[in-house]
Amino acid sequence: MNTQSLSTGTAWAEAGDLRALMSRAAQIRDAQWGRTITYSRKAFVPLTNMCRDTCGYCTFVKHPDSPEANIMTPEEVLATAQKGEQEGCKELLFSLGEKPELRYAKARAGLERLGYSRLTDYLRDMCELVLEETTLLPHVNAGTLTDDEIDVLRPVAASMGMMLETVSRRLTRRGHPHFACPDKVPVQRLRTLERAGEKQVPFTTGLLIGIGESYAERIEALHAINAAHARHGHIQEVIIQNFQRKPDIEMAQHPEPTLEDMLRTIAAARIILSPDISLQAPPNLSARHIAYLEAGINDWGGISPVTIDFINPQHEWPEIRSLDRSCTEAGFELRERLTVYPRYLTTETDFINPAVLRRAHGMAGTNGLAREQRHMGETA
Ligand SMILES: O=c1nc2n(C[C@H](O)[C@H](O)[C@H](O)CO)c3cc(O)ccc3cc-2c(=O)[nH]1
Ligand SMILES: C[C@H]1O[C@@H](n2cnc3c(N)ncnc32)[C@H](O)[C@@H]1O
Ligand code: MET
Ligand code: SF4
Repeated sequence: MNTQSLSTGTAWAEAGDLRALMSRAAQIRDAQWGRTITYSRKAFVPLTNMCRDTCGYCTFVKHPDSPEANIMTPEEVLATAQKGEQEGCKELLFSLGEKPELRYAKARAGLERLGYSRLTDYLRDMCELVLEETTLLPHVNAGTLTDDEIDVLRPVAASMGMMLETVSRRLTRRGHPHFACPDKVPVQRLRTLERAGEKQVPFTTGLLIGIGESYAERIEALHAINAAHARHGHIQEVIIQNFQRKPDIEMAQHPEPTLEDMLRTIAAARIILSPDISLQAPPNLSARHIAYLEAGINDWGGISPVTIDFINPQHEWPEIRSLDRSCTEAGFELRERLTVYPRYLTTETDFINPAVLRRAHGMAGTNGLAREQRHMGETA
């Protein structure tokens, strides 16, 4: 079977020989990305855990009446950013709940105390604060965004992201994880993906695996991402993330996806997606993550020496040194990257604003990233 026929049907990916699929995917990865596996040294800022959505898999979200509901103050944001800076981080990841002010009076009151009526405006100013007071590059993961919200954030964010999660409308029905989650309606997610492309924002997206979607729906989602990238060229990376079961979520009884499920989906993603899209899977959500390398990933995403994974807090980051060792043992070289990928770091496209570009180039020049960033720029 050639690549063309591999990427059109779905039966091959669901039932075909897993080893053959993985080896085809690894070949594509090797040709485009070589044997270098990247990660971004980041600090994580959960700006607020209040959210108008209530995804069945999420432990991050807290109801405004909960004592744990929170909006971080500028001082707290800065303290985390400075700690990250001291530990050599180059990315500041903002990950947060979506539009809580549209649903909860307490969220509105909390924002008002900080001097804002809209969370996105506060997020914008916190990105600016990080740019002004530290050397870090902000990456914004704030879910669905309107045209206006992208315009507001674009000048202060090096890159942005939003997991597509799934294209399954079935999962928005009662009894399913996206029931009554306005920001998880697939058409809204797809619109954000499209808008980010129209506005030329280097963008991260991905699939959440094992929340009740079918294999065919995963393939459909990968094709949708790839089609948006074909129109706009903005998808810098796709994350294949495995659902984690926790006792305190609606999906406490839902099975986690198996390793084989992950390997099959990662390999299918590598075969379907344009080779220049980086393929990422997290190292902290499976003890057997090294196996992902054989299925075609080239990136581990953000790893933090200073903050926990607030979305999956029970899963510790691997030590960068021990991840380095296991990559080497598997025949790969671990390298640090910036939040924004090399091919967007040029004035020849409209992808990045000059202030962020200067800072990114400064980083590449001062910390030994320059050679591989340039090298990756050539091959990407
Ligand atoms: O620590 C995490 N980082 C997450 N990240 C961060 C990501 O690993 C890096 O920030 C990007 O690779 C940019 O360097 C996300 C970023 C997005 O744009 C969209 C979704 C995610 C999801 C996670 C996540 O669950 N945990
Ligand atoms: C930031 C991203 O974190 C992912 N996310 C949210 N909850 C979980 C979970 N229980 N397991 C794995 N990933 C999760 C979603 O895909 C979201 O978009
Ligand atoms: N709320 C956003 C989303 O689901 C980002 C963080 S999820 C914990 O996409
Ligand atoms: S996954 Fe994101 S959108 Fe869903 S409830 Fe959690 S914070 Fe809100």
